[in-house]
Parts: sequence; structure tokens; C-alpha cells
Amino acid sequence: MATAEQIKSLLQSHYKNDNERFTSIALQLAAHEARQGHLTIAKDIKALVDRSKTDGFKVIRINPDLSDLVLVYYPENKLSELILSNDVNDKLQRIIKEYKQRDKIQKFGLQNRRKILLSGLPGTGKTATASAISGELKIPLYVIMMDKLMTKYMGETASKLRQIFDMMISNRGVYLFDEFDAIGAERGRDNEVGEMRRVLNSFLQFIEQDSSESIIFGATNNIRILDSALFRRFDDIINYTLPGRNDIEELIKLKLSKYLGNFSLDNVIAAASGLSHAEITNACHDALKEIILTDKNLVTQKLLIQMIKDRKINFNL
Ligand SMILES: Nc1ncnc2c1ncn2[C@@H]1O[C@H](COP(=O)(O)OP(=O)(O)OP(=O)(O)O)[C@@H](O)[C@H]1O
Repeated sequence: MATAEQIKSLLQSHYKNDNERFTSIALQLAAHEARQGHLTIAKDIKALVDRSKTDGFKVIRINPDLSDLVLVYYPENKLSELILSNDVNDKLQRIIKEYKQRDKIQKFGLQNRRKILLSGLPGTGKTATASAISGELKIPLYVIMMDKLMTKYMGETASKLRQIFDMMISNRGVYLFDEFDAIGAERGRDNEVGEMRRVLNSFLQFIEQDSSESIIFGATNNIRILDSALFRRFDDIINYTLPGRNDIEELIKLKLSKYLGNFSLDNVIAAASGLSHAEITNACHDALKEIILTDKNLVTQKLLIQMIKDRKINFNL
């Protein structure tokens, strides 16, 4: 029989949504039963744990009040799939390292860095970063629907925000506030509407008080309009820039892999200069689709440049 202590630990990890701990206690239980000679029950517990690993922990309860405001994902992305500057990569690795060893850090009265502002032009990898961190840490990604929060729930935005911050405690995960400027615009700026000011003040208070284990990302294309009071509430600010020459080359090789023909990428890189990672990715996908539909094996220089130029024309770049 499981000890009362083990059952208590199982319940605690379940309520805290701590899958790693839950699994580890369940396996301890199986070992305990096996030592007692209860081999069938030990085998059953082990099989259940294995099954939950392959099925993934997909059953996550979200407060019904938030079900149309918070989307949940279980990404399997990795940071290595992103082309990032060394500086950005170092900062993200540090978030992962500190998160994984948060218990050790907390023993010294310190906190792992987990409130992060991502800033940069559209399509440079901010959302993809939140997804990759979630995949690396094997915790769910919760995306807050900012437009709904600010429009449909106008008048109750602050109380919804309160519920979202409560959820960070009960559902450990990566929380992404995309288009963060919707909340964070400077208090004096065009938000003479009292409600907007109240929302920002509430957010400042909630993020300051937050002591959950979740990772919070705010993402913005327009950091200059953010209220300066926000900056010190974040543990780090990470700046994303358009890809440089080497980044473009790496990105194209990553996206086209074995379908990239054997030619110098110099002219392609020149054509792609000024485009974001997302636009270059889309041009690569366009080129791939073209060779699939025309039964070709490799993407040529001419085709790739054409797809890049089409993107520039279509999107007026
Ligand atoms: N740095 C990157 N490395 C590799 N691929 C990238 C990178 N940035 C973007 N991409 C590709 O472009 C897609 C869209 O990018 P993403 O949504 O992360 O951009 P964003 O910075 O969040 O843009 P927005 O500000 O418009 O939300 C990604 O899913 C990925 O396929």
C-alpha cells in the first residue's frame, strides 16, 4: 500500500501541475510495491506512467472563465530550430538553466529569471521563442488573447488579468502576452480612458507580486511606447533584430535542408536582405511547394530569388 506521505506528495504535485514530480513519485510507488512483492500492481503503475508519457499530459484544466481568453499548446519545438544572435541565445539558455535549477537558487533566497520582455520587429522569432522555451522545459504554453482581453472584456480586464495571474500559480507553464503594448502603453499616452490606466496599474501590481513558478513573456514590436515603470518589473529584456548575412544563410539552409541546390547563396542573401526571419521562411516554403508541385528534386537559385522577390512585391517591402 502507498504511504500517506506518498499520496500527499502525489496530490500536491497534481495540484501544482508538476508532471515531473508526479511521474517520479508514481515510479517510487511502483518500486515500493515491487519490493513488497506486489509485482502486478507495480507493473500496472509503471505501464500507466509509460502511457501518460507517450500520450503526453494533455488534460489540463483551465478556469472556464478564461477558456476563450487563454489558448493552451504543447509545443515540441526546440531552441536549436531558431536562428538567434549569440546574445539572444545566451539569454534564453540562461532562462532554461535557472529554471531547471530553480530549487537550488531558491535555497539561497534568490529567484530564477522568469519575467521576460521580448522586443523586436514582427517575424523575428518572439512567439517562436516562447514556444521553444515551452518545448525545451516540457511545460504547456499559454497564449493570452490580448485583443479579446482588451475589447470583449473591456471593463473587466483587470479582474480577468487577476485570474490569469492566479492561473500561473495553479497551472505552471510559459505564459505569453503577445502584442503586449496593448496593456503596456505609457500611462500618459492616448489612454485618457481611465480603464486603460487601471489595467496597466493592475498588471504592474500583479507582475510585481507574482511568485508563481511560471515563465512570463511579454512580446512587443514597439518597445518605445511602453511605460517605463514596466521595465524594472521584468528580469530581462531581450531584443530581436532582422537577420544579418550569416543568419539569412543559416536560416535558408535550415529551412530547405536537403532540397537546397548546390549554388552560392550570395545573390539570394542580397535579395533577402531587409526581410524578417518569418518572410524568408515563407519564401523558402513557397519554393519547396513549387518543386513539390513540379516534381523537381532541388530548389534552384533562380526559383528561390523569385520567391523572395514575390514576397517583397506582395508585401510592399
Ligand atoms: N529567429 C528565427 N529563426 C527561425 N525561424 C524564425 C525565426 N523568427 C521567425 N521564424 C519563423 O517565422 C515564424 C513566425 O515568427 P514569430 O511568430 O515567432 O515572429 P514574432 O517575432 O513573434 O512576430 P510578431 O511580432 O508579428 O508576433 C516562426 O514560426 C518561424 O517559422
